[in-house]
Amino acid sequence: MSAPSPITTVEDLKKKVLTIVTPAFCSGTLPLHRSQGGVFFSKGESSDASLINFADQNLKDTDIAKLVEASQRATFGRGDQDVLDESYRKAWKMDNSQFSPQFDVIHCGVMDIVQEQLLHYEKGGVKLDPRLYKLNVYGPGSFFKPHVDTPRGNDLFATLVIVLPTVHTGGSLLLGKEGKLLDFDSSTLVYHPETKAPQIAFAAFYSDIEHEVTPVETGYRVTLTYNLHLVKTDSLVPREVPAKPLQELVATLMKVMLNPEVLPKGGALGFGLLHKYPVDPQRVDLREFSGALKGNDALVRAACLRLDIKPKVQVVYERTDYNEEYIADFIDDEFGGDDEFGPSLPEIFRSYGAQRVRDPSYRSKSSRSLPILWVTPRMRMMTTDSNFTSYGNEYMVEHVYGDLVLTAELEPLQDRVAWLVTTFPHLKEKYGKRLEEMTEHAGRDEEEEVNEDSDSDMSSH
Ligand SMILES: O=C(O)CCC(=O)C(=O)O
Ligand SMILES: [Fe+2]
Repeated sequence: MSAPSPITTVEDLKKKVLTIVTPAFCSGTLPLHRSQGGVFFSKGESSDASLINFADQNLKDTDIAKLVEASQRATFGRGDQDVLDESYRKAWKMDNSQFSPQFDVIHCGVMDIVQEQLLHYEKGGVKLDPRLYKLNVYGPGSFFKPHVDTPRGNDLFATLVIVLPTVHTGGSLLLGKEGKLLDFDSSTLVYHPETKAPQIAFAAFYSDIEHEVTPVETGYRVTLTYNLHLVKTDSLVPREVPAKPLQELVATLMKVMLNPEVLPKGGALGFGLLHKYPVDPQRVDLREFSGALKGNDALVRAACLRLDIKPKVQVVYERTDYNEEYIADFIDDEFGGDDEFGPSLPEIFRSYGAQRVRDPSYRSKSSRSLPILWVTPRMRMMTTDSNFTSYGNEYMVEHVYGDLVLTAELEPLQDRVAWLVTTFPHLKEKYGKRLEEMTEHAGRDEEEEVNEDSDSDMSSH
C-alpha cells in the first residue's frame, strides 16, 4: 500500500499539542470609582466597622497600618497542616467574615475578560463564579514563596487577585516557575499612567499554576483574592472561539487518523492532561467532568469533538505489583489497594466497568481491555495524602489535585477513513484511493486475535 506523503505521526501530534499555547492566565487594569473603593473591616470580635477607601488619592501608610492592626499573620498549608512560617509566607490576612469590599467583582467587567480567557475553548454552559476568599496585606519585607492554591471542592478552577491601589514598590506576582509565564508588577499598574487616578490591577490564573509574590520593598501592597468556581449556566452565549489554533490541531489530528500505522485495528489515543484538576479522592464521576478543562486540555478536547472521536476524561490506575494499568471513568477510594479479605483489585475495577490498558501492538478482541497510544504522557493519579506533600495557601484534607487523562476513540482504519472522506469531501481526492485499496484488502489480513475474556488475571485470585 503506498502511503501518502508526508505522513503525520503521533509524535507530530504531540509536538503540536505541546507547542500551541492557550493562555493559562490573564491580567489587566480597571478604573476604580470612589463608590467602589471602600473596604469595611472590623477588628477581632468587635462589631464596630472601620472604612478605608482605596480610591482616595491621599491614602497614607498610616491608614493602611490600621488595616494591618486588624489583620492576622498569614498561615499557609504545608503537607497536612496549616502553619505559620515566616520564611515561607510573610504577610497579613483577613478572612472574609472580617471585611467587606464595596468593589463589585461581578458587574465591574473583570469576569467577562477572565471568562473569555480562561474558558477559551469551553463553549457556553459553564461560567466562573467568583467567591471572595481573603484580603492580604504585604508590608516592607512581606512575600509569599512559590505555591499552588489549595484545591477546595471539585469545581475550583482559577484564582483571581485584585490589587488595590496603594503606593508601593516590589511585590510582583510571578506566575509559572520563576515567573516564566508572567511577571505581574502591579505596583506600576495601580495608578493611571497619565491621569495618575487610582485604579485596580487584576490577574487571574488556573489554580494549579505555581505562583509567588516577591518581597515588597516600600509601602503596602493590598490584595483581594477570589476563588473562581466553575458552575453550570443556562445562558448559552456562544463564545468567540479563536479559530486558528483549533483548526491547526484538527488538521494534525485528522492526518494522524489517516496514518495507516496508527491503531489500524482501532483503539484510543491517550492524552495525559497538562493541567491538574482538584478531585475528591473518595469519589468522582468523571463523566460529569465535561466542560471543565483548562487551556490546551480544553483545546485538545475541542479538536477531538470536531472529529467526532468521543473525547472522555478518565483516570489511569497503576497496579505496580502486577505491572498492570486500568482506566476508569470513576475515581473511587476502593481503588486504593488490595484488601486481604475483600474482593481483589481486578474484581473491583471490573465492577466499575474499568478497562485494562493494553499496548496497541497487542491485539485483543476483549472489550475489557483498551489499546491506548499515548500522545502526551499520562501522569500518575495521586490518591493518598502520604505521597502528596504540597505547599498550598491553606491546608484542606478532602481534595487533592489528580492527574487525569483524556482518551479519544479511534475506529479501525478503514472505518475512520471512510467517515473522514465522507465528512470532509476535500479528502476524497487524496484518500479515496487508499480507501478502495483497503476495502479490497479487507478480510485478507485478519490475524489471530487473543480472546481475553478468559484471562486468568481478570478473574479473582
Ligand atoms: O496576594 C497575591 O498577590 C497572591 C496571594 C496568593 O497567592 C494566595 O493568597 O494564595
Ligand atoms: Fe496563591
